Amino acid sequence: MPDGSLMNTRPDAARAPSCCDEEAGLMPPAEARRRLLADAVPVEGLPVEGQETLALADALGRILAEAPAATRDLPPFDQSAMDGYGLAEADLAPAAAPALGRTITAGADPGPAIAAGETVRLLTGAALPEGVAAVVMEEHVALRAGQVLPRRALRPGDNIRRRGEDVACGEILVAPGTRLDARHLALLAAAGIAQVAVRPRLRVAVLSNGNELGGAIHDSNRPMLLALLARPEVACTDLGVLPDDRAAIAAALRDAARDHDLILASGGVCGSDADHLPGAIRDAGGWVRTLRLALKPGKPLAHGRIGRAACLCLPGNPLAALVSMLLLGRPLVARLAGAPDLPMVPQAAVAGEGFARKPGRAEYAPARIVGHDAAGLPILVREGSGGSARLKPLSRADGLLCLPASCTSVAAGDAVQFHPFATPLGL
Ligand SMILES: Nc1nc2c(c(=O)[nH]1)N[C@H]1C(S)=C(S)[C@@H](COP(=O)(O)OP(=O)(O)OC[C@H]3O[C@@H](n4cnc5c(N)ncnc54)[C@H](O)[C@@H]3O)O[C@H]1N2
Ligand code: MOO
Repeated sequence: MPDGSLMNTRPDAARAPSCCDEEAGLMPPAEARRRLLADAVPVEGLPVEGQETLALADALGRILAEAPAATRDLPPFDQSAMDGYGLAEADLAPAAAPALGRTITAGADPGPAIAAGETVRLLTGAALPEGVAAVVMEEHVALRAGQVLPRRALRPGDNIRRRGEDVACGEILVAPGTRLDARHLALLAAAGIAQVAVRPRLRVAVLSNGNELGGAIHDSNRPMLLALLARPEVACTDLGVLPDDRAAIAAALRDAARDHDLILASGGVCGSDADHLPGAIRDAGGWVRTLRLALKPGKPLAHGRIGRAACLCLPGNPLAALVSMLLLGRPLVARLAGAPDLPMVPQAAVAGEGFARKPGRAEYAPARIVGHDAAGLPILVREGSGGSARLKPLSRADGLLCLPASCTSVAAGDAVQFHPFATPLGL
């Protein structure tokens, strides 16, 4: 969330009007997030039901349920870290000229021990025979008449990977609750772990609400939300579009609550005559809390529960649905799935344009990178005019410019905060 730490509130901020009446009493997004997560059944407290055992190849992105322990040391034996020559301790002195013996490749039996005055050629990863105290890299020796003449002094252990120096047998390899990515799969594979126990997928039912959808207005929120939820630890059910009919919505919610952990809706939360979702949650036997957030876009929001299923109702305007999903929906999904939260940590950026704004709500605006300043920070301009019903600016943006609620104006060159859509490493 923007906290203003990087944002230059303009010097005239003190003279600017404070939040207008319409904005009074709005809840800061961080507080809404805290409440949402507090109401989510703490994952730690849940029995690990329906835990699955998967082959490593199928476990990418899943949340580890049980801690696998190493059944062997890694590396499993002392080995050479370089292509070079293995020297006995007595031959580490500068004038040594041991006789060259056999070659040991990676995967080969190391054979008998070497004695003082003997050396073996070792390829990277080759197991060391007894007696090798250090390995000299091949580019650091001269070869003469069957002898190896190291050109630099060596210390015992140089260029040797010791058995167990990476992982000791019995050590926990990956903590439960970890989202398994490429790094963890590599470690588990190296340790000879072929299967892992993972948490069950979080079952999420996604629906849209509004009589206009499917007529002149196409539903854009559902494909967007389903795409945001297309993650290995989540299994989505698409409930389609529900009409503005409270009884029909309540019936669908009651049904969905039986076999889902989360019901995610958009539209129909604002509180007008045609906004039926909160009432339908109550009719379905659940409880619901409607919130008005100090967030632009994303002011209306409702959350609650029907039986064991959490309910989150996002605003209907598509940009508002996206911002609310990123700020509040994703942490909730992570909490319910037993996954680590993916904190939204903003990057430092520079405003490429000046503008005034009404304070009172933290703002997330689609923005494009138009260059970089001397320090390498991205220079941003807003894309589009800020309407939360508009999707084209969003599709052309590089990320979201975020402004704290207190900000009244921005000048070109001001420090600002930015959430890029593309993450650099993407593990
Ligand atoms: N008198 C007030 N009116 C509105 C307020 C307000 O405070 N007072 N808030 C505005 C804000 S901010 C938002 S956001 C919207 C949210 O309203 P709802 O969540 O109840 O959403 P709807 O009224 O159903 O729809 C709003 C808008 O979004 C379109 N929409 C809805 N669902 C979809 C979808 N799945 N795909 C594409 N577009 C969708 C819908 O057609 C409306 O145009 O309320 C403002 N009004
Ligand atoms: O905040 Mo509404 O959520 O601006 O579109």
